[in-house]
Amino acid sequence: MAKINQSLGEFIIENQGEFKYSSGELSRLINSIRLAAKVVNHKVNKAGLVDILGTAGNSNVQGEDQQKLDVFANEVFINTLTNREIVCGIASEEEDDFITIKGRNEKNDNKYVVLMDPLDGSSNIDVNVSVGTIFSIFRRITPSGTPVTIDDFLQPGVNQVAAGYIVYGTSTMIVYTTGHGVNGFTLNPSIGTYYLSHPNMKFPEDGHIYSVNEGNYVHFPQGVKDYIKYCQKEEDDRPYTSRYIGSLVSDFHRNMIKGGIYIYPSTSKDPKGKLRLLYECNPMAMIAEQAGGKASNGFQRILEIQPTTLHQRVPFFSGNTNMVEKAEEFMSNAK
Ligand SMILES: O=P(O)(O)OC[C@H]1O[C@](O)(COP(=O)(O)O)[C@@H](O)[C@@H]1O
Ligand SMILES: [Mg+2]
Ligand SMILES: [Mg+2]
Repeated sequence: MAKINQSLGEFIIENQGEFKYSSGELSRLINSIRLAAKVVNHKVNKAGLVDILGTAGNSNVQGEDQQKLDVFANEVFINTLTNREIVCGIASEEEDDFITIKGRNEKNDNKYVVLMDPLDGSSNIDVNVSVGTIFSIFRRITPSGTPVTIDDFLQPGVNQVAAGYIVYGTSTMIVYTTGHGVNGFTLNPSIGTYYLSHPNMKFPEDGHIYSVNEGNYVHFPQGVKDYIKYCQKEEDDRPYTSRYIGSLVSDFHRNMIKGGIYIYPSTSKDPKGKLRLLYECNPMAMIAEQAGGKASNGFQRILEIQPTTLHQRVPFFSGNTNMVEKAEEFMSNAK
């Protein structure tokens, strides 16, 4: 764990946990994400003081108004990943198509692709509520030395070599997995280092929080309506507590610490759901499973869904295994 080096008065952070299992290149890639997160964190913390609030005046491929912080975070992560010479391609919520990175020697021989939601929880930016960043990392599947193709990005979530999120909250944390458990690091902004504050994160045995935007209740599928009524019924360990922050990263992170289920179902407004499979649901699903939880679309394991398009949306149920399975039961019974 951390050791205090009296002469430097600094924490010497031993990168335990994640680096034991990841290759040098993957470690360097994750380090570049940690660096970019520090830059975004610096801006998020000043959002009210510098001109970073409000909309950027254009919309993204999703048809959503891009917030200035969406655009800023997108640029920081793309520039950092490009300059670090480790990725051969990047896909982002804020980019219509994927970006090909040739590499310094123009040989297209970098090994990894990154898919990301550079700023998650955009509706919370202007109201000073926590937001996040989500990332997903795959090894390319097309031949090295050739430009990446869409196939490198449309891989099922089970192929991810790493996945994680940053939550810019009361503290800034980066939480990620390389397939051998989940580790959480808290940023010490005064010296710019990350401290392994949450080693080997696991969902608690049980959860008593359900997190869903109940304002959409009338538009929910019957199975979700039935599950919400189940959560609210006075019986056994219920009623559960309802908590909804409105940023996936924050709602998911709270559930990992306290136990709970997060649901963004299909609605009549968003028949496929709102969350994107490739750079929101897949990475969060890998973390959920690595932390002993579960993630599905209400019927099928998220990580086994074969993607068809870069920005496709899926319904998303994730959290404590027993809670997700109970919700799936209501979904199946309502079919
Ligand atoms: O406001 P709604 O419809 O409840 O949606 C909230 C969800 O939308 C999101 O903000 C979508 O993510 P982006 O902000 O990255 O577009 C999630 O973070 C959040 O869980
Ligand atoms: Mg998002
Ligand atoms: Mg976003």
